[in-house]
Amino acid sequence: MTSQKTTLTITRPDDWHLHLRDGEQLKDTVADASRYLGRALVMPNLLPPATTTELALDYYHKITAVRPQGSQFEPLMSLYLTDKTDPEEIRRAKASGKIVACKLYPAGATTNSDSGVTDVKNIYSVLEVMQETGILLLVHGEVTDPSIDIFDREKVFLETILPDVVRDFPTLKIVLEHITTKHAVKFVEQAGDNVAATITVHHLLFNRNHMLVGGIRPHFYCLPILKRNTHQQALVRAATSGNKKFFMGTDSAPHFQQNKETACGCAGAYTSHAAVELYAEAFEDAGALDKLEAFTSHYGPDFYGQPRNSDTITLVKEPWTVPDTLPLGGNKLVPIRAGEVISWAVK
Ligand SMILES: NC(=O)N[C@@H](CC(=O)O)C(=O)O
Ligand SMILES: [Zn+2]
Ligand SMILES: [Zn+2]
Repeated sequence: MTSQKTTLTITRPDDWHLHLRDGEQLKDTVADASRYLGRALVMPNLLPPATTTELALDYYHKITAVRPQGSQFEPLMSLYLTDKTDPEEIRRAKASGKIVACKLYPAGATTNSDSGVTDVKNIYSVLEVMQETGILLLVHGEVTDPSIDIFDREKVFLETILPDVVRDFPTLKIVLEHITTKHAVKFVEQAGDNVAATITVHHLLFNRNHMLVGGIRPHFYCLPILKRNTHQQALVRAATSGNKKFFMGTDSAPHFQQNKETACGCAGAYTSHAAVELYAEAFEDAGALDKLEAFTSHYGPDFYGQPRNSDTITLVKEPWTVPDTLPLGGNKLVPIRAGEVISWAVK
């Protein structure tokens, strides 16, 4: 009989890609995020988006105001890049001490990306200052050309857009967010040490069959869209390989139940209720539980040039059932694995 681990103590994790939204939703999303995360890199795709230091700092204070008592959860902020971002804004962002990254959304690529960048050349002067000041570039890596198949949009972005940026800004730190393909794994592996990637837990656990076979399941619909199983396997290999370029970023993205379960449902999957618990399952399935801690808790802060958290959390093998819905700003969301059992819990 093989010995099965039943407890696992790891350095406190950080989530390097998280949507907390704002308004009434914040208290619910922050409650989940602050259960055990040390830090989270908070995405700026609000309505209106957090395009300036002032807006991002205002958002920071709204988040910390609803942090549960005693929580040490620390939000790290990002700016939303547009065609009109002023390079001087980057210096203000850096000086704030709270903003560590800027987010490139190709205009129209995903949820709340309408004010995004229409041509990466439009932000070259901004990238110049980011490179100089050490602000990271986070990339939603998909093209928006309507003629490109949705399953190919990440691959084509890596072929046509990202190589120029990597070449023209050789010391800019770049995180390719929520990668979904073997092409992205290869791109990141072959790039210099200034290029890394986040991998979500839903892209490790699921492929497009989970979304489309036996009925269409809108809660699996997110962007970049789930790909075929061979890509899923490449992501699992990368996440569990011990390569420091791949680390945790859940892309947990809450949407109201009625906005997902509709004729034109929006993109985003919610995993913040069980993020590390689900990563533990994915790593255990791959026989790589020993690689979990570095992925959730070491490589992210290392890449961002931040200290690793100094305390720990403990996972226990205690199956629990995910509620069918969770509260979201007086409304409801349907989390990933709703009504199903998760085998790991965080003590
Ligand atoms: N991933 C998603 O499908 N949705 C995200 C946006 C994003 O991260 O692309 C959201 O904000 O809902
Ligand atoms: Zn995205
Ligand atoms: Zn996201």
